[in-house]
Amino acid sequence: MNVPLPKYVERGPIHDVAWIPLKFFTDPRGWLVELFRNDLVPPAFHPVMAYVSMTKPGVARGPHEHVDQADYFCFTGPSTFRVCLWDARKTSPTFGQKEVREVGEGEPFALIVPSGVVHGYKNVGDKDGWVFNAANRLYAGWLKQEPVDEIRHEKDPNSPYQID
Ligand SMILES: Cc1cn([C@H]2C[C@H](O)[C@@H](COP(=O)(O)OP(=O)(O)O[C@H]3O[C@H](C)C(=O)[C@H](O)[C@H]3O)O2)c(=O)[nH]c1=O
Repeated sequence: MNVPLPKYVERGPIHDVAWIPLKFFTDPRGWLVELFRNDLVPPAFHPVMAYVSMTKPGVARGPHEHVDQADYFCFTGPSTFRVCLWDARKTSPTFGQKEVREVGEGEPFALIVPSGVVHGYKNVGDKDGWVFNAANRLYAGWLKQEPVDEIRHEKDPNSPYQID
């Protein structure tokens, strides 16, 4: 990454993957958590769109990879997600490495996933789980008129990328 990041931002094992701890500010009214800040995320990963998805308990999404897009996931709960990452970039210093981490409720983190890093997650909790994503490319391009930048490994039964 081309900007210095604070020490509390946790880097990979996978090159250019970053985990940003999210802090909940709780008071009698409830809580507030910052999801994204320009000063914490290198400009190449600044988002152009955002969405939130709900995944049922025991269900996985992915593994996918993007050719050009980077994802900026936030796991804030509800529920806990097991996140699996594989470095599929042949020119990367960490090509072939895998990382698995459980985040979400009780362990809230944002996660930068660069293009070429295969990623997927499973709701390993017992309730409907939410994941926020702020990607640095528009899904299906401007006004959804372009092909989706996504290689969907979950459709390949012989894929080396399996979410356990
Ligand atoms: C991502 C996206 C999807 N959609 C529509 C397309 C489908 O009709 C529906 C579900 O999308 P999809 O099947 O692509 O979602 P997943 O395969 O579960 O992918 C999700 O989980 C994996 C792990 C990820 O990395 C994706 O970013 C994340 O969205 O929402 C949109 O309209 N806009 C969007 O930005």
